[in-house]
Amino acid sequence: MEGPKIILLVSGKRKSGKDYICERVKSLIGEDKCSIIRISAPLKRLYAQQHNLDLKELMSDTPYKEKYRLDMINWSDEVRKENPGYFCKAACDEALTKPVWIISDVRRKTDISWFRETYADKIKTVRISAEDGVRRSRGWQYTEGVDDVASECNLDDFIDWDIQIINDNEVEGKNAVERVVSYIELFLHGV
Ligand SMILES: Nc1ncnc2c1ncn2[C@@H]1O[C@H](COP(=O)(O)OP(=O)(O)OP(=O)(O)O)[C@@H](O)[C@H]1O
Repeated sequence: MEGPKIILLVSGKRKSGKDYICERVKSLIGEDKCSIIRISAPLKRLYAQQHNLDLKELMSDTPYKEKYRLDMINWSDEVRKENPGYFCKAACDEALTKPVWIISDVRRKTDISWFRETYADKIKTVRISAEDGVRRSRGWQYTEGVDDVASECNLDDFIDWDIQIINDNEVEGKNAVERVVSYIELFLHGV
């Protein structure tokens, strides 16, 4: 089977609703046609392997993950210094071939550059935002060393988004999902 026809690169602050939006888009497009891919999956797996840690705990939202977060960020920065697209490539290499890929955790300009260099005009960028108060109501708490570092802020000044979404409530979320699905369908099938 040939490779993906369209690849959405989704970015947004913590608790802006990336998983929420991506999962709903996927279920409307259909499991058979759409995969959600996380760059953090191979990153965490490789980190766990190299440091002899429990991957399941590392993937979850637990104090275990928090304990290793900073070290994992530093380790992944070292890997990226050598090869900026390393984790992006690893995530794509293990993904199922489907017409639509949604990369749900794009965090850096170097991620976007790698995808554009590799997949050219199949790449579409999506930025999701939500008010800080809304993010707080979803469980976000500003944390030094997490919210003020490159992995959270590197795309704050990126402006070249194909789709920008405000996701402050259910109605906006629903509208955004419909917009993204129409965009994908148009790209796949034309008018
Ligand atoms: N439009 C919406 N309407 C109702 N609930 C929402 C909406 N968007 C997100 N949520 C809820 O807010 C919470 C956080 O959303 P989600 O996990 O998708 O955020 P995220 O950006 O993926 O977070 P993180 O960066 O921490 O992984 C979830 O409980 C989700 O169900």
